[in-house]
Amino acid sequence: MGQAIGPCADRNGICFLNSDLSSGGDPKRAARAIDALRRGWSIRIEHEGEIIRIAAVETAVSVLGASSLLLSASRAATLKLVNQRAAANTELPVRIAIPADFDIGMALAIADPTLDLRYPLKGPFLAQPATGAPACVAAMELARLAGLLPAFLVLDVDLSTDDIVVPADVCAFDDSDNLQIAARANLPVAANADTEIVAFRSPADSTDHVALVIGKRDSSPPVVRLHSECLTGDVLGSLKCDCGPQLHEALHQISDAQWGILLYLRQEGRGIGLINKLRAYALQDQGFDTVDANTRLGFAIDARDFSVAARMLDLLGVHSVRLLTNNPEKVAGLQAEGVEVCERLPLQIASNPHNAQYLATKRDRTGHAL
Ligand SMILES: Nc1nc2c(ncn2[C@@H]2O[C@H](COP(=O)(O)OP(=O)(O)OP(=O)(O)O)[C@@H](O)[C@H]2O)c(=O)[nH]1
Ligand SMILES: [Zn+2]
Repeated sequence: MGQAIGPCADRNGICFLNSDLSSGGDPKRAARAIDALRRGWSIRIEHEGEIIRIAAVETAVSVLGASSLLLSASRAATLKLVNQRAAANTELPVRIAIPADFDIGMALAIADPTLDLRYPLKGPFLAQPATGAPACVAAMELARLAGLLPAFLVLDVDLSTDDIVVPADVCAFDDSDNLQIAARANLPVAANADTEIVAFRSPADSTDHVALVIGKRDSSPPVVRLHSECLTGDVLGSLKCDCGPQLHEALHQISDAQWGILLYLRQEGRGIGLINKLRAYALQDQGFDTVDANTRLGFAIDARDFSVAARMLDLLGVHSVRLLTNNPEKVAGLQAEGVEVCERLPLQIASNPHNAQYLATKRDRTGHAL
């Protein structure tokens, strides 16, 4: 199976660089940094006394004050940085000196793989010696959380009052420990009128997940489906994936069982967000499969973390489930969080000419039982 290059191969890349970083962070600072990056404002990341000041290439208005570019390891590999192996650990984000006549258009062409066919002649670029790895990995994770391309202008550090963040803040950001039930109400749905919707909120993260509790609860393990959001498939009827039909089939299968729960997880694009997923689609239009498209953008093949699903089930008082999925990572992810998966139930959907390749890639490269 192909693997993403670098710490992005694991969505908790920052935390595995140094396990001390995974506790004690302040999610508020990460939230402010994410907001600033989306608005095109610079932020500072501090680690052990060293500070880097960065702005996202995608939202920056100018390259004024930029001294280098910070790119994901996989983007650096695509750009064929001649000395990457010597100058930097190939697993880590890479800094390159900014080329002559540099402007924001050129920065975007370097940052965005979907523009490679339009601007094929870039470089040669040289990787700079690696420094400040935890801060650089934290920057990559902030880009994912902000739904931005993982590419930054590294700016001169000045006396600015930019928001400051430390890697541990980023680790703390989507921690589901403090998730709570915020609202619940009856919601008759087409598959079953006897359904309740339960909404969850975490003070750390602005994403609201929901559960549909279907049918009459009893003491048997419920049929449970973890469904990750797919705007294009769930709402717009996209034929490129199997999400929409899987969502409806799951609701019917749960309804046919005694009782069950559908968790609708706001993990669009397997955790990279809508805009980056659409960039992955643009790369698929150029011939890359779903796995290589994610990697080429600089993200993990699958950036989801199912601990939030385990916490939702816990809040619903469910500790043992019959899981509707073809994805072994979902089974392992729930079990790792202490949920007993007493049975895996397949969820097979007939393919169409537009998603046959996508389904084959799931089977051949990400281990789905299809
Ligand atoms: N990055 C990316 N995400 C995609 C692509 N196609 C679909 N998705 C996302 O993939 C997710 C599909 O999730 P699920 O159906 O819950 O999970 P699964 O991994 O297919 O596993 P199953 O339980 O077997 O269906 C959704 O978040 C979609 O938005 C793609 O080409 N690229
Ligand atoms: Zn989909």
